[in-house]
Amino acid sequence: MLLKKIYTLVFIRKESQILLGMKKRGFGMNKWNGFGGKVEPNEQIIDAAARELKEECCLDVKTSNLKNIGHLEFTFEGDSTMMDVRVFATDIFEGTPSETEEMAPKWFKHDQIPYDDMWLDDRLWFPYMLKGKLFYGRFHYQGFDKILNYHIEELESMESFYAKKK
Ligand SMILES: COc1nc(N)nc2c1ncn2[C@H]1C[C@H](O)[C@@H](COP(=O)(O)OP(=O)(O)OP(=O)(O)O)O1
Repeated sequence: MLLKKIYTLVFIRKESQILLGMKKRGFGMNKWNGFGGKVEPNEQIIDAAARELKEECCLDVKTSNLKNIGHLEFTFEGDSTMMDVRVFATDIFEGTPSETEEMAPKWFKHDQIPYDDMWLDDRLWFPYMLKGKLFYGRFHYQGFDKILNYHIEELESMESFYAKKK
């Protein structure tokens, strides 16, 4: 029986660039990623997405401008927790990305994504995101550097995906 923990992951886009952050501590340290983290008890997922973005790179977004673009599930061999990650994107934000204790942000062109310094799964599902497609992916890791198996698919709509999941 898997214990599910819900996380957020937010990507800020500007023309043909995407904002990534170098994680400075904790889970995923020394990897580039979007901005996000755990959803707190009694917190709406969308509120957690905006909160983590602000905490990690000082940008403000209205939750109404965050679009749910994907759903990712990560499991790790020998660990009974499943990370259930809700992925959001927006190109409407306020502020200037700034380094915090957790993340150092940097803009990347779409053809210069630093996959070698990211989670292995990213190179499998980023192409969906960069093409503006909705996606679902699940990945089963052995340790942090090997994917034992995975499934990824394009979705028609997030609403119908979550309706079927219930
Ligand atoms: C395993 O593959 C992953 N790939 C990608 N791209 N992103 C992942 C993967 N596994 C987790 N993530 C994301 C999900 C979250 O956005 C973060 C992890 O959140 P974190 O553990 O940093 O959560 P916080 O609440 O910020 O943690 P603190 O307790 O340290 O504040 O990575």
